[in-house]
Amino acid sequence: MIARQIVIHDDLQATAQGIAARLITSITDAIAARGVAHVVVTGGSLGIAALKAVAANPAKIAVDWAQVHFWWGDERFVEASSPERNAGQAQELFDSLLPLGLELDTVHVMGSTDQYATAEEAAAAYTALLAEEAAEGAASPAFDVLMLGMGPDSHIASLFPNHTRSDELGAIAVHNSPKPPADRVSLTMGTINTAREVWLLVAGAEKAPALAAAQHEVNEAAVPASAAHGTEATRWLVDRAAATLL
Ligand SMILES: O=C1O[C@H](COP(=O)(O)O)[C@@H](O)[C@H](O)[C@H]1O
Repeated sequence: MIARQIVIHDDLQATAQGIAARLITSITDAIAARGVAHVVVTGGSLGIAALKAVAANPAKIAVDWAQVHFWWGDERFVEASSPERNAGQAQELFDSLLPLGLELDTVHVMGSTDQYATAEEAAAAYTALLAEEAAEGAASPAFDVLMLGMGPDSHIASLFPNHTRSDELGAIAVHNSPKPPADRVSLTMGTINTAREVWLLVAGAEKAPALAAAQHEVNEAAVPASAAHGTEATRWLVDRAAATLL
């Protein structure tokens, strides 16, 4: 049975702090159990605030960061130096963990326009990287925690309502994204749903209707967030403003 939980915090900052504390504990537990932790991080307002909260949390010294792999749920297919890049916005966290053992070759960033001519090529390269780090017969590593921000339209990663879908495992190219920039790379829903725990991070009153719709019924096409789940647990980590319609 998959545990399903909704945790409501006071505001975005409190939610970010709660996620950071939970993430540090989950990574510590994963390393104790399996010797390694695979974590998928997300961009977005709360996703980046949560990563900054990890960087600022003194308990981060309790983690053996040399055993941690970071992956991305999605990325904007633009220049590596663009402020639009999720990876660039999270650099503060990775920099703060380097003195604590994190190795840059276990921070698996999705490709940019500096490296690949098309988003398809960048997606194919990420799919291959996921397979390289996977156990035999699997398409991706066993993610311990996979975090997803959610947009007011209920999109997660770069999977938008009634937009690009794929039944394949791995990463796909997304074009004509309703939210700029237009070209992106995203994990597929099938890959997202292989994670042990999926955490959906939601803050802000403008997201209240989408949060309520995602709890109502599973409808992957119209409400992508409703279809994301972990194999062991699905946690909605939200603030009070987003929770007003629950
Ligand atoms: O474009 C994206 O948007 C979502 C949500 O962003 P938010 O600012 O509304 O929280 C994010 O999770 C995703 O990674 C990003 O590429």
